[in-house]
Amino acid sequence: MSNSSSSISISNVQLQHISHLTNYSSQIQTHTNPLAVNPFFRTFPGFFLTSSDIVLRHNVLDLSGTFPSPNPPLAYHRAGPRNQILFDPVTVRAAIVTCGGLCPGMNTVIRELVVGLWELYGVREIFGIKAGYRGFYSYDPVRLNPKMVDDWHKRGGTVLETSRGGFDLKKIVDAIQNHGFNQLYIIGGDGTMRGAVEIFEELKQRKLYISVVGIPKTVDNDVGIIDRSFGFQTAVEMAQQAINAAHVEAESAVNGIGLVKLMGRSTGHIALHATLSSRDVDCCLIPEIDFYLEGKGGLFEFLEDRLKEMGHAVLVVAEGAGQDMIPRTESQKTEKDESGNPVFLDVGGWLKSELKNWWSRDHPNELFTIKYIDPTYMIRAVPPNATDNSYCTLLAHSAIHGVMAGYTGFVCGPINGNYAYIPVDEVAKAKNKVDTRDHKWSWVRSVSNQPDFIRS
Ligand SMILES: Nc1ncnc2c1ncn2[C@@H]1O[C@H](COP(=O)(O)OP(=O)(O)OP(=O)(O)O)[C@@H](O)[C@H]1O
Ligand SMILES: O=P(O)(O)OC[C@H]1O[C@](O)(CO)[C@@H](O)[C@@H]1O
Ligand SMILES: [Mg+2]
Repeated sequence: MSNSSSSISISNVQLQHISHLTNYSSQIQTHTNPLAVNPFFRTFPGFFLTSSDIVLRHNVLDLSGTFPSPNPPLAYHRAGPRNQILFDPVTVRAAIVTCGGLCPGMNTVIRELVVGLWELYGVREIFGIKAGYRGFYSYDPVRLNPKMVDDWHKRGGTVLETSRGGFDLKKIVDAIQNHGFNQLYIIGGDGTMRGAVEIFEELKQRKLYISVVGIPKTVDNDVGIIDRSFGFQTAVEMAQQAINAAHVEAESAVNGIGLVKLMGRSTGHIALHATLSSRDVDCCLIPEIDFYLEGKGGLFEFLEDRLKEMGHAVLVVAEGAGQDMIPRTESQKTEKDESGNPVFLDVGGWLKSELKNWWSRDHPNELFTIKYIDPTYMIRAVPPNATDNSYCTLLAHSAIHGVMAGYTGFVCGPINGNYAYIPVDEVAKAKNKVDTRDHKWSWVRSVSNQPDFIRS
């Protein structure tokens, strides 16, 4: 919706370009969006968005000019239905694939893609690709319809199944071409988005009239630019249950320590948010912060003080934290999963044994209990909570509207609460790490009283 009275115009923002199928094809015939005549939609003025509807990347500014912000400000196209669409719904053959690890809400996204394509646009040829990227060339696509997916939003995991590895660009794109797919909905994390970039580039090379959208999924919340990934809130909520149990065990013992390991390969968002909301955590260890055990300012000294003061302590550790401190064999040093991600050793198990050794060395005659809880897969294998469920629906609808309008090579996601279309290569490169210099980290420090782990 354009607003002639606004003082900001397209010339004073840096609008991130989204590719459109008309850039690569001579096909330019458009169709009126069926939503315009759908009795369930009262298409008020401004209902349909245009290319001048934008979302600003940063909405916090320091008018004194001391806060670095891009000039002109970065902006993205706003997600939503367009009045004219490029795909005639009867010609659409859509494929949906889920890749990488599980995340609460994957089934909801699939469900809403199927129901949205079917009900909003009248698409009838919708297919699920089994078991991740390899499924394009290894299995027959599964035909999907609203009846089939009706209760999928209540189920954890992905009914389509997922996998790591198996990314063979030529085989994948050949299969896409052979199956006659012209819309690809790719649900996955950072690795999946890097794969989507390659698929998008290859489709352009081959001048194929196929639109690709990435729907960012990652329980670790490590995908950048977007506000947060779907399923993250659900995972944090589940993590609370483990922390509560660790707290109960710890406070019911003499010198009790409750230790919880949470997911977070290279980012500590789950551990951080679970710590912030729990109030029971004394120390939160994340990959973004180096820590040490012995000596002044170390973890042992901190825990010793906490046990003296409170009688118990709760530790939360993200799986990727402290990995360089854990002794490992030569083969463990280079071990990778099928997607090329490093395989981590169990930081929780290692920490538990280090803590036990420390206590029996320094306090041989005093009682001590450590209870280690590893809820790893429990926090991501559950169905999404209400907020994540609605979020998944909006993501699916945003993706469909963009694809039907002819956009391609993009990702949809919320930026400061508004849904936007972001170039997929930008998302594939952007890593969302915990910023240990910002206010949120100071908040953790104030909630937990943990040390800085800076050696004096
Ligand atoms: N650089 C890349 N180029 C092409 N494909 C990739 C690349 N990195 C990963 N992939 C493929 O993307 C898929 C998913 O990758 P990965 O297993 O790393 O999970 P992810 O998408 O990062 O999700 P998560 O980390 O949340 O589980 C795999 O099939 C993998 O082969
Ligand atoms: O055992 P899997 O399925 O490879 O998944 C484990 C990884 O997946 C994630 O959940 C998401 O990347 C990480 O937190 C974790 O390291
Ligand atoms: Mg990943």
